[in-house]
Amino acid sequence: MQFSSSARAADENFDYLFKIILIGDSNVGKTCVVQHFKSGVYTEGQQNTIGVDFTVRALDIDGKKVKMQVWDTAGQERFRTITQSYYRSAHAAIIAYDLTRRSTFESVPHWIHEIEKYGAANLVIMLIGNKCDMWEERHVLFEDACTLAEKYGLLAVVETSAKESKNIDEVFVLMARELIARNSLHLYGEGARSSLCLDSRPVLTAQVLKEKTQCTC
Ligand SMILES: Nc1nc2c(ncn2[C@@H]2O[C@H](COP(=O)(O)OP(=O)(O)OP(=O)(O)O)[C@@H](O)[C@H]2O)c(=O)[nH]1
Ligand SMILES: [Mg+2]
Repeated sequence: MQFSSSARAADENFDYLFKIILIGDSNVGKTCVVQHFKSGVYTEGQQNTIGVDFTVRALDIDGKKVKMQVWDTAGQERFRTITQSYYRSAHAAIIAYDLTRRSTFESVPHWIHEIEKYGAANLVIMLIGNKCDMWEERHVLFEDACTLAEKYGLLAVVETSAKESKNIDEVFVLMARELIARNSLHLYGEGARSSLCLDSRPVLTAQVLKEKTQCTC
């Protein structure tokens, strides 16, 4: 698959427009992650999303202006038919789980199947394990998430915290870089690549990101 004309933006205000759908079980922190990405704030006791919310933020990636349009979907079952209708026109999907709740990680294969069913072929998929500030209550090992990402050919695993501002921008920058690379090189359809794994340790994150940059050059 190659990008539709919307990815190569005709609008002179930006070079690329990417549509990202954010999915995952209810209460894993999807809305908090998006709010942090948009405005750097974290609100305790966030309301559950009803249907789909829409957020846009422009990123500067190597001098290119990239508009990231993020669809924050409701995790609750009763909104499933609404959210499914947004998969088709997305360029990429981010699946979020709560690393303190094992059941939300066990749902990840279900979310991947939803993407396969309703999304375009070869959608870029990234996995995020949110709430890494609650490391004492961790119920999902980072290594298990990496194994799952490799199994399904996902782009990356990133552990995040909307509460403590960990790795939020990194998630979207990484995704933007990957989408630009695939768009430029028409890499869709070349098969699964090995997954990139970012946990919540800042030093490792920096090293891995550097490696990733070298890999895509
Ligand atoms: N400790 C901690 N709590 C978080 C974090 N992110 C979100 N939360 C809390 O988790 C709860 C759920 O967050 P939401 O962002 O509403 O979750 P959601 O995935 O959007 O839920 P739905 O809209 O129902 O799908 C809220 O009480 C947040 O305050 C985080 O990084 N750390
Ligand atoms: Mg929400």
